[in-house]
Amino acid sequence: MVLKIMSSFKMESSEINANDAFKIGKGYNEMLPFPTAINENPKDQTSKLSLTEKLKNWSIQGFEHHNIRDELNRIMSDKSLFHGDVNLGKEEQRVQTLKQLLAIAQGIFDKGLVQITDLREDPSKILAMMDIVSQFDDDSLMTKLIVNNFLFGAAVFNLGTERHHKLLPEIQSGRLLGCFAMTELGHGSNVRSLETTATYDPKTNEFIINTPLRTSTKWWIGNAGHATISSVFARLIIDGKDQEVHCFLVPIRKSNGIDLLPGIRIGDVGAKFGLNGVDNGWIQFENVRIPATNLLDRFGSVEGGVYSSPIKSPSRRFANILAQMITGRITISFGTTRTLKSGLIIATRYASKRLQFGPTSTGPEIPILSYPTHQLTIMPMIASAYAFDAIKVYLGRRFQERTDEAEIHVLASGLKAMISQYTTVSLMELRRLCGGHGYGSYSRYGRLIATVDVGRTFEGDNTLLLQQVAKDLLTQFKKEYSGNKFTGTLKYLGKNTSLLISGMNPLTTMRSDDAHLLSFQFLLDSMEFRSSKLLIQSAQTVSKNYKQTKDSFAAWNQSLEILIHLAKAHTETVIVTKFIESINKEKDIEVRSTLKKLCQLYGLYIIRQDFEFFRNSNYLKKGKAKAIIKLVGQLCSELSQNALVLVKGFGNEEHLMESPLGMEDGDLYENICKQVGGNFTRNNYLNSKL
Ligand SMILES: Cc1cc2nc3c(=O)[nH]c(=O)nc-3n(C[C@H](O)[C@H](O)[C@H](O)COP(=O)(O)OP(=O)(O)OC[C@H]3O[C@@H](n4cnc5c(N)ncnc54)[C@H](O)[C@@H]3O)c2cc1C
Repeated sequence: MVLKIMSSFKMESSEINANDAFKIGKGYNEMLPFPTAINENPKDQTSKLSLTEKLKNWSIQGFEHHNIRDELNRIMSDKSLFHGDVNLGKEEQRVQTLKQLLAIAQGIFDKGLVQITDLREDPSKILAMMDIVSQFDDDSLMTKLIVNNFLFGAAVFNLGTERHHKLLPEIQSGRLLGCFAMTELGHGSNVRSLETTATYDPKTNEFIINTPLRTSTKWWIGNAGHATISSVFARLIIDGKDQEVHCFLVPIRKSNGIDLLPGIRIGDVGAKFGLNGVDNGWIQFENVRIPATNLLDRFGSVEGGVYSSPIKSPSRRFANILAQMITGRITISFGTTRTLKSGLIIATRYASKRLQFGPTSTGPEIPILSYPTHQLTIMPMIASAYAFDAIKVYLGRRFQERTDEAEIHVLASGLKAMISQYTTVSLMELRRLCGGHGYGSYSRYGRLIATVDVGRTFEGDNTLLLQQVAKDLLTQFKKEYSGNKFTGTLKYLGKNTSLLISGMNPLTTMRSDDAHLLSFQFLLDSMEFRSSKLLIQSAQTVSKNYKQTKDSFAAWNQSLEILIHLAKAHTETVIVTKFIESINKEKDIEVRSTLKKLCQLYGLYIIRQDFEFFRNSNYLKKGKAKAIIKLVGQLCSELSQNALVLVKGFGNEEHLMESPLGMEDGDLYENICKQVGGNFTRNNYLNSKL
């Protein structure tokens, strides 16, 4: 095993030679409890490389667009502009990110490779583009691109009508930089309670935009330092009546991009944990007049001084407005999976090169990847990254087809919440697996963690997104309950009703043989049972709390714990289901057998993480739980033998890795020293002492 890990890496002559490695490998192999490889017929390194190619192709099905990827790689290989210099100050970073955005605007959008209109025409092009951009060391670029093109640009495209669409070529080319001003100092998640006002003036056919209170100040607004125009979410007031929140185009700077327009105040919200290349700011409006045509009027318009909307219910209208902004959420799931992969590549390559301790105090040491504690941490994460790929491919396809907006909404919300949370926690662990080297800025973990952490908050706070998933499931449950015929997302409930009533067969709860536990059927049954039970329990809990409180808001809040559990369980059920479907469809035997093991590990690991539920529900007897723990360990050990191949199969672009711990050449210590280099700069204190 050690040989396999090490032979994929270039040897360092100063430490150990290939013969020594072989000796270590042989010696350690004898200690390994489960020395089997993924491939039934282990082949040489060349065939493994082709496996990585095949895995890479599998993970981007439906959004390949090699022309877009190649062009982006060409643009981003200019290291004078696209480099992750950790020593740049905030202002320099912001200028650099702007230049990077403009390079992509000109190289990709101006050439017509991707368009904002692809949001509807061909979203797979946008996903392919983001799949490369999200691998760049500094996610400020990805965030700024999303803000300009897929929040501001998407607002113009999705909330506006034809007269607004003529701005799209200017926006995507970077000639018209815009920001997306939704959040306020006093309100983030509760967008329906925003306070900024847009009051209609019938005399001039204009709206007057105002920030009535300090708490109404637009806050966190990305691109606020560079934008000349903003899509502002404000309450539409007409004839003294509040028609609730709509979106307006409000110019904020003169065309020179520097001077503010009258009535506009803008400031910097300052340095952040990460993403310091993004110019997040605050904006206030004082009697700023805009033509009535600047209302993005797809869902509500003012003609001849009269307000009208194709959607009568204000809450449904508002939900429709927000639903249009789903692209950001989807790209976060895609981008965050890439971040998880970057973290995994670094930790795995590092762990295969880092030697600590050995069987004897004087003899050779072994790679830290050989330790079961390491394997138990890394391998379920690698399996998760592949599971996320499977569901991403499915989500991408559904987003492309757009046949069931409700399903896309639930899936995109659940996945964004689950993947960003999982990745944030995982990266902390991966950093720890790299020891002190992980803590150095040069490891890249600091930047990865800071980036992914905010993904839990923006584009919808995770707890609120999971509540939306739970709410949708309960609504569907209520609708289909009377007919006892569950369809679509809730099909699994139909299969489980008798089980939930009569309870589990005691023989099944005890069955602990490998064939049973490793079968896809067991994994699916477990996931579906858990979701079904939690759905019914959630409905009962909300109903019981309502009976007690007679207040639906209070009843919902008192049920939050189980509702969040339900949303997570449901999302994991969909992930496992789609992962299995994808594997069953896979024709290549090598890919299928590799993914099968990863899926077994992913499924069993989820069950292991939620033992409390499964044991309390009498789904698993003690012996079965113990057998699962043992199998998880075995799978981790087996899969770790091919860990380097598996992370190479992620298909991350090597030229965007930017961490000396995770470079493919394996010159670990030389790369670290090269990157750190230099001497201490003498500071004033030292100078004064000398
Ligand atoms: C770096 C960065 C960039 C951003 N860029 C932009 C931008 O360009 N444009 C823009 O408009 N906005 C932007 N935002 C704002 C972002 O969208 C909001 O921060 C986000 O929507 C969350 O809102 P909040 O910060 O007000 O959190 P809150 O809504 O105040 O949430 C705080 C906490 O309370 C919890 N909570 C709130 N309500 C409930 C509830 N009902 N049930 C249970 N728990 C609850 C949340 O889970 C969370 O843990 C950005 C934010 C950041 C950090």
